[in-house]
Amino acid sequence: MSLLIKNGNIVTHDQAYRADILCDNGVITTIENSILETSSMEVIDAEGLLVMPGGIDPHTHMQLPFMGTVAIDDFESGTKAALAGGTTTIIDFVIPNPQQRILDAYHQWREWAEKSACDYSFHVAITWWANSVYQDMKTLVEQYGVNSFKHFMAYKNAIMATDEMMIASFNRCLELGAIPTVHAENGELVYHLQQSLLERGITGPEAHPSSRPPIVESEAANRAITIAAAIGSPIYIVHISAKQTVDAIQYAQNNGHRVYGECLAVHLTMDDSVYQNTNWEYAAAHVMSPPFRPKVHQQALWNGLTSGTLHTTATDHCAFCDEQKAMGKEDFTKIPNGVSSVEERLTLLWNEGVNKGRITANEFVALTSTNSAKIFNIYPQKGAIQIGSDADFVLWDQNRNKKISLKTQKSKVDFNIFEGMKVTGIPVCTILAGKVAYRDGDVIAQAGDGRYINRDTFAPYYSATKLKNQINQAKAVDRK
Ligand SMILES: NC(=O)NCCC(=O)O
Ligand SMILES: [Zn+2]
Ligand SMILES: [Zn+2]
Repeated sequence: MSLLIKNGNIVTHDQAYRADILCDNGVITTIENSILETSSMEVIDAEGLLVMPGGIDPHTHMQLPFMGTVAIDDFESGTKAALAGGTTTIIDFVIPNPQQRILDAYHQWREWAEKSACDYSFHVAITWWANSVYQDMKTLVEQYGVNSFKHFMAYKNAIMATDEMMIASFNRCLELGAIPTVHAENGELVYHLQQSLLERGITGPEAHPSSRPPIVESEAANRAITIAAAIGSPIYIVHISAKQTVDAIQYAQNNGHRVYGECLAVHLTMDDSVYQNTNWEYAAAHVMSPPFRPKVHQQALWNGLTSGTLHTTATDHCAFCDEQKAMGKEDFTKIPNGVSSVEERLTLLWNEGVNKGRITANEFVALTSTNSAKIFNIYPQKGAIQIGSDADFVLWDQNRNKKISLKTQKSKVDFNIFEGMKVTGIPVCTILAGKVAYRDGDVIAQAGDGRYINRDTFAPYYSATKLKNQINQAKAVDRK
């Protein structure tokens, strides 16, 4: 059956206009002032609503085995929560154990993700280096639609990538037309600071931010940018939380380097006072890396988004229950790192961004959807409202209020870090591939409704990268 969205105000990253949209077989087939409805069409009246491209969350961890446990939201509950929040595509992470074939890990994650209710794709983490990794990266790119590889510069003695590994992997990314991404924190320093805090008897969650101060992040970001710049590769830095990192990225961009930056809805809206709470469970529920920062960093992140230094917003959704967090009761370094927000990202961005005059509605679309689609090369299939684009939409009521609560959330986690927060501007209906997936509090999409999204290599920015590298290539002096 076709789907007709009537009377909506379409908002994309660069336009706002009133029109009807007809969708057939999961894609947009017609956009016109007025489309006549027929009996073969399901009709949605979007009068008074904004019709925007479905959100793309470029950073989630559903069902992640991590720090001795497994994230509580699996690909079904996590993607249903995403749809309830207006997100129609997630890019999750395959994180192989060191020494595990990265191709084997990829197949494992694909199997887990079959029950996704929204569309999904994968970044693959490089957690070790060997000839098989070099070979498998090519297979992943050529046969499985992967065009981004992740490097964790933190998590020493687990999945940390060394400089040597990053140099090898960034080079391989450049050959393959994929984009390297990094979790930027100096893992050696984090480890050192953690041990010294424990030695001083500071074992609670309040020690977490002290073990990961802003300079630990900005040093690593600088180092990753330097490696990428020396190799001539673009780079994407995930979950930037500190002003110093925004400054480092801006400096690199001003010096001609192609650096993309992501920040999280939680870092934009929450500060580090949560770690001082005397209730251990409350403070531990907020342990994630990088940690929440003093308010001055939040403003720097917003400034980074409005100035164009930062490009995307994500969640890093990685949900752990009280019982799981309690694994670190005696030692904060054992508290599983991660918080949940896949359902709240869009409404937080609207409430704190559009409603406070920090960003426009068009910028909201760019930051929640289009820019990710462009960087990870799925634009205009995703992130756009154009003929031929996937019929993924969020229908937005900018005047409707909601109180965020554990009671109404779709995530399985037993704590909501935004409990009681009042927001204005919420998704009332989410459409995935031309079908209503969420409406007025109910997720209609089923496990398995989401499709795997292949992502081609050599995103458009790569043509400039290749040409620049060719022009700047070192040449031998002929001394014959
Ligand atoms: N962010 C976090 O604390 N947990 C998930 C893993 C990661 O992204 O570092
Ligand atoms: Zn991370
Ligand atoms: Zn993450």
